[in-house]
Amino acid sequence: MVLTFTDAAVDPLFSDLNLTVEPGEFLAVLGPNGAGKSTLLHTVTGTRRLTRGTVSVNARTGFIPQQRMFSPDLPLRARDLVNLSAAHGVLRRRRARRGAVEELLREVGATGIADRRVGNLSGGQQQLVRQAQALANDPELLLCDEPLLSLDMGVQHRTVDLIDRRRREAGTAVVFVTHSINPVLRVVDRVLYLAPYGHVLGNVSEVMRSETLSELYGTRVEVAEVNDRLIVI
Ligand SMILES: Nc1ncnc2c1ncn2[C@@H]1O[C@H](COP(=O)(O)OP(=O)(O)OP(=O)(O)O)[C@@H](O)[C@H]1O
Repeated sequence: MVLTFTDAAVDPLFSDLNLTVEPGEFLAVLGPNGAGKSTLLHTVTGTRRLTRGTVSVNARTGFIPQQRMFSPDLPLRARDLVNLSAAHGVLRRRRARRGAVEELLREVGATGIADRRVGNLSGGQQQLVRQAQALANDPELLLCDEPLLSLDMGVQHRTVDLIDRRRREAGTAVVFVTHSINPVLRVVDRVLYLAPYGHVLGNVSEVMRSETLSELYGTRVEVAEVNDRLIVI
């Protein structure tokens, strides 16, 4: 296993969370605004504490944070930031492998913006730089906090393909916070749904059901399937 939560709780957001993520697994985390999806990821990175229980991480971890713009004054190009991540920060004499930065930027489709200052890039372009940074240390566990925000449909599709390929080829486990299941429906193994009246964990057909979500929201919720897409009403 790469990640295990045991009887984990962050009051008042979630409690009694028991979850093991295996190498190569794709777990989607869904739920309404403020349910605690980002908080869950932050307990893995160590920036938030659990109120109870334990979280155990046994993997090199990459993190694509929720959309946060770089300062327009940051005097760094896209390639500089990715280079710092590939060299594990600013430790003396650490250098990224030759060609590694180019490879990473090419992998995420950001070759054309390598020499631009990050603060001047568009929101979507900055998001691609974040992707390249997260992949730079060859993660065994990839935490993604709404990584599709600001990306157009084509780039969303390519991003999901990229992450899916990595977990298939390199066995990278993926915990993917998203507001909509649809962009990842074709790749997801399990869903963790966090909601006001508890959480549920299972495969898509177990979790994305009217009865299950109605219980979690404490009110009638309908899940409808339209043209292979799931719509929660
Ligand atoms: N460091 C913190 N300390 C205390 N409370 C926090 C902290 N960070 C976030 N919160 C609160 O915890 C709750 C859950 O926030 P979180 O960002 O985890 O939700 P989310 O499910 O990711 O929501 P969204 O879909 O809107 O991004 C919110 O009410 C938020 O204000």
